[in-house]
Amino acid sequence: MTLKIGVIGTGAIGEDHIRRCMQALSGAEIVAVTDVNLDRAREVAEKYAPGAKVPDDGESLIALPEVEAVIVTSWGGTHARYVLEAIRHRKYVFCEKPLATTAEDCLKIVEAEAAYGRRLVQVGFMRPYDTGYRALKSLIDKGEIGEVLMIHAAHRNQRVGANYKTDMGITDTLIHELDVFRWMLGDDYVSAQVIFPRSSSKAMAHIRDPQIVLLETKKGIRIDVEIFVNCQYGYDIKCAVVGELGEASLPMPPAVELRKSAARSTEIMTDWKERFIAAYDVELQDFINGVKADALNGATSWDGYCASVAADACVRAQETGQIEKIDMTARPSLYGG
Ligand SMILES: NC(=O)C1=CN([C@@H]2O[C@H](COP(=O)(O)OP(=O)(O)OC[C@H]3O[C@@H](n4cnc5c(N)ncnc54)[C@H](O)[C@@H]3O)[C@@H](O)[C@H]2O)C=CC1
Ligand SMILES: O=C1[C@@H](O)[C@H](O)[C@@H](O)[C@H](O)[C@H]1O
Repeated sequence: MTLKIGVIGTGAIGEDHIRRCMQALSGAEIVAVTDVNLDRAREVAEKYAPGAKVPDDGESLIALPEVEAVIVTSWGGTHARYVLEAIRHRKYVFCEKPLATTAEDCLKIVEAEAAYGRRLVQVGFMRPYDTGYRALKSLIDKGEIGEVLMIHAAHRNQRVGANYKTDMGITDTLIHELDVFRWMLGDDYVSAQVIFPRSSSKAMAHIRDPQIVLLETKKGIRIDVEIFVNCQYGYDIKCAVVGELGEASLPMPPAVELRKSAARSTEIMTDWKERFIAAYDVELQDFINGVKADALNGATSWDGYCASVAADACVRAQETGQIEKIDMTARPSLYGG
């Protein structure tokens, strides 16, 4: 059986996921796409899914009887309403990160799904599908570096667009680390603080960039993450985990080492689409397989909620400059509570 999918939001990652479903993965086809910019939706449909319908809005797409599952790749602030609508229609939904831009909205999704009693939602946190992070977690789980004490991480984008705001450094960018470290450590956060170094003159005047986020977990692990979204030189994701017996670092993507003109160099990617291309493929294939088996595997609504609770605290910490507490509600039984 071929899973019939509708996609809401045909921007950068929406287009890429449509291409992925139609050309790289198996067992699914895109039967409908939409975007607030309908011309853009038609253009992307023509390119990758010529037979797809282009309804006027996301709600109409979700209601189409032929749409069996939904992919939400619109702007973060619009995710919650589409995910809730998909749950209302009892349709599986893959929602790109963040699940919602506030913990309050994530909780509405958790409650709606828990009330239904079965998983319908997978959140697009792809790093747990990345071979580098998987290798790092496996090594930690085997006890190779002993108990984890600290993580030093960096999330650098070459540059961001004019619509990017300082809080998006948290809700849009750091949210990946907030999820992947919970998964890697099997731990939750208890507090957050944000420190702003001198701002880069290469960043637009309306944003503060870089920023350093300091997190503490229940086990007492301390994590520092540098968010620097106008670093100029490339897309660079770094993560060093320090334990009682040693340090383990996220491997860099393979790159040819070039020796030329009395210098040795390896290329650094510039585009997130390329850096995690294999992880996106495996993640979305897992969603397709999970829907068909009636058993989703990837990040849950609860994971989306936990990342957002921590993100909310970080956004508060950006404003107050203080250490902000991170408190979560009780975990519903659907998510192992
Ligand atoms: N997992 C990952 O690594 C990545 C995830 N993302 C996430 O994917 C989402 C989209 O990001 P991009 O594709 O980079 O943004 P984008 O701006 O390129 O595309 C978003 C599209 O959604 C459309 N849109 C906005 N509101 C809408 C609405 N209410 N209904 C229908 N369409 C609407 C816009 O017109 C635009 O075409 C964001 O939540 C972002 O955080 C983005 C990049 C990478
Ligand atoms: O998810 C992503 C973007 O939305 C976000 O804006 C970037 O900072 C991240 O590196 C990328 O992975």
